[in-house]
Amino acid sequence: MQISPSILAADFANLQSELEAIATADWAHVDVMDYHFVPNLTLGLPVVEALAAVTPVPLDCHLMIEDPDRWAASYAEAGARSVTFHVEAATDPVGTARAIRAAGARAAVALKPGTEFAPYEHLLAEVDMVLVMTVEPGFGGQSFMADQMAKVAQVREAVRRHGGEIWVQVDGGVAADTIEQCAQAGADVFVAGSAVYGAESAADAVGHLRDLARRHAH
Ligand SMILES: O=C(CO)[C@@H](O)[C@H](O)COP(=O)(O)O
Ligand SMILES: [Fe+2]
Repeated sequence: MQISPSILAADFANLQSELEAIATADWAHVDVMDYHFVPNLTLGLPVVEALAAVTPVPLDCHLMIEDPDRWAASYAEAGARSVTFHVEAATDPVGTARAIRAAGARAAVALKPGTEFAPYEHLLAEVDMVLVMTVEPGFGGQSFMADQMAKVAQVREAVRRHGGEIWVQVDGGVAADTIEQCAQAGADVFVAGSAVYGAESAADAVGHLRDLARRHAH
């Protein structure tokens, strides 16, 4: 059960100290948006490289960009330890996952809420994690979509059949009142932005979310 706080909800003027505030987390989730795949713009390679040099926890990069086939491996080279790209944007997901791994990072694929998992099940042979989005990608602070739990369970079951250590991540609206159903459905990596950085103590929020997830492990 791993917690990956999203720095999208952090103070962008103080990212180094915001990363230090979540030093007890398992990952730091970095949302990369390009104004094309999603209607928002955040940060790119130079910032990821700078964060990788100072972060106390490994970077979990979530690419919400067009043409990830071209860019994904560069995020691994920039220092991200996990790189997730959207299947909706990739034309060669197998090649892209292999390039990420060849650059030394874990590779993962993400599915938007409207995207079925079945057509992509074969990708389990190429990835270390599947991200099931529980909001429409683009912004933090949105409402959790409980209807995605069926997909989480479906991915978990496919991973069980496939074998190996493939993680199932959820991202969007994950908080103390929604994390239990995610854990019960089979998720084991939990992204939380507002629930961590909006709390009085980010470290306490990380610990609390981890406890809740552990108690409701699949
Ligand atoms: O990828 C995204 C949004 O597109 C997320 O990583 C959000 O940053 C999560 O924020 P909260 O919903 O937890 O506030
Ligand atoms: Fe994300």
